[in-house]
Amino acid sequence: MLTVENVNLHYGAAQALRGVSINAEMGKITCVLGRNGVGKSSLLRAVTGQHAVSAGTITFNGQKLNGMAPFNRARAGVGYVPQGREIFPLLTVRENLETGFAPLQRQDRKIPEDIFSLFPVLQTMLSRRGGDLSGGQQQQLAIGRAMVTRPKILVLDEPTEGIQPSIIKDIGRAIKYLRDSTGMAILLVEQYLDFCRELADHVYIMDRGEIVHEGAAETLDTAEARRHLTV
Ligand SMILES: Nc1ncnc2c1ncn2[C@@H]1O[C@H](COP(=O)(O)OP(=O)(O)OP(=O)(O)O)[C@@H](O)[C@H]1O
Repeated sequence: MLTVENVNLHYGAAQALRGVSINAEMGKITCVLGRNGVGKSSLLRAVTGQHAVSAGTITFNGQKLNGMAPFNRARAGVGYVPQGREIFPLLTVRENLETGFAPLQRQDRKIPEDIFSLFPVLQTMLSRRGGDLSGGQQQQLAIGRAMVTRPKILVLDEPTEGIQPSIIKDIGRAIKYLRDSTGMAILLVEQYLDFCRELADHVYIMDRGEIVHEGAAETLDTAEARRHLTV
């Protein structure tokens, strides 16, 4: 389980996270909902080590992550699908996937076949450059690249952003498959309430750097969620 406890995060004098506490259980999909600028990406940066926290603790399966470099968090099993996907545009699809080999031992440096069962388009486009893919295909590639690292927790930053509905469905199916087939924990942040409600086991709502609501997905108070999601 990932445990985030009382985390504060600052950009200079500006505080982006205020005493944030969440859990993401193994074998479950945990979704943090919130509108633009409330601190969702900052929370994921704290988890993945892209930005240091100013207070609080983050542990994964008993191992303290605070102070660990992002590379070592990847080794500890934290897979990251960043906002905007961050595909290498001049590398091929295969090369983009192979960048996920970095935290692995030599004998584990293989591309898992289930990436291509989940996202067949990646197989047909293995020799194409990342920059030639559509936004939705790049999102699939970014998830595939994170899967290459054999994560124990997959952290996704707004996987539906700017993506057409048919591919959003494929991505939702892939995320559920990963939960069910591997038992990994999945933590995703989103603005898209319906996607979150359909997919998540547990939901948190964030507003202005704080968690303001939490509950099981099936008991989520939709009106309350919408209130926090509209400006
Ligand atoms: N590098 C940075 N330097 C200064 N302030 C930042 C930086 N990154 C984010 N912020 C500020 O921190 C707050 C939280 O931003 P964050 O990106 O975490 O929000 P978000 O909920 O992920 O929004 P979005 O959906 O737009 O990504 C915002 O007020 C933002 O302007």
